[in-house]
Amino acid sequence: MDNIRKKILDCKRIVVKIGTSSLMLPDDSIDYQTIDRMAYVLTVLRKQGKEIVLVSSGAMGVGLNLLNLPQRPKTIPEQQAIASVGQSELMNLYSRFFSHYNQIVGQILMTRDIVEFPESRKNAENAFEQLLQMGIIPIVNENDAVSVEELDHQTKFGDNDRLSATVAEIISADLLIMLSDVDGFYDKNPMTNPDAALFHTLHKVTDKEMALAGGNGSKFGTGGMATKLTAAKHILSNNQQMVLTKAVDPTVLFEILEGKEIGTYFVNEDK
Ligand SMILES: Nc1ncnc2c1ncn2[C@@H]1O[C@H](COP(=O)(O)OP(=O)(O)O)[C@@H](O)[C@H]1O
Ligand SMILES: N[C@@H](CCC(=O)OP(=O)(O)O)C(=O)O
Repeated sequence: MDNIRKKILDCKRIVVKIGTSSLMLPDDSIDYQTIDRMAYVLTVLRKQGKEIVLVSSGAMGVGLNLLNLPQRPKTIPEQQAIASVGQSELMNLYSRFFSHYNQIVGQILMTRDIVEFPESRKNAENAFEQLLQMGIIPIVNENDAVSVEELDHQTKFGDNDRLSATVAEIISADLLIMLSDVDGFYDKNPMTNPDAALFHTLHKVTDKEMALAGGNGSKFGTGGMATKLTAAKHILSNNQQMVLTKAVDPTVLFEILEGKEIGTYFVNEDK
């Protein structure tokens, strides 16, 4: 095992984030196999005594699929409606797949108000704590049906990379695992540069790293690499840790938690 990853072995409270690109197939249909494997792996981890929170994107992608729409519509109300349809179907899928493994899940939909108002934040914290105490896996997304950019009041997180770092902060998670369609952070976009080199460990995220991050590779996602790095920066500033890797086979979570050198590990340098 990589010595630097020893700290991962003790992680108990873990936030896992999965992006749209990992939940949808190239033909824009839903990737049921990934959802099923995620349900299996997260249930096993929970039964091993870990406390698991899943931050899942996909409301928009699943909604577009269900409504047979080829692309995201332009108006905000239309997007709200699609997310509303997609979110309930997404939760329906998770509930069904997790139930095959006898695992109960709960839904938490967040807006930025939850972090901006201390009382709301405390209420969210209580909900997470109670669910985890009851052995339930909370599944989190942004409340896309109501959180919209407004003029003088921001209710929107905008992307789930940032949301997952916020959730990790609120619940004082030991580790954030971000699952994407790329197996880590490279010195250039590996989808367009076959000679790109993977960073195995990063102790800081500065403008230099941010400049190496390109936009998103998927059709319905919003993040791209830049939002993952911003989330990593947030995690490091709270002295937390994060691993970024590929979702293609969710059993990778077992290997990450065994301390294997997978993906990019963001961790503060031991002083
Ligand atoms: N330096 C980089 N290293 C790795 N991936 C990068 C980099 N720059 C841009 N990317 C792109 O970021 C994409 C991941 O972002 P995104 O598609 O939004 O994922 P998700 O849906 O999981 O949030 C990759 O598919 C890749 O094309
Ligand atoms: N809340 C949105 C996800 C937004 C988002 O950040 O997507 P992604 O870049 O795929 O993680 C949805 O569920 O469609």
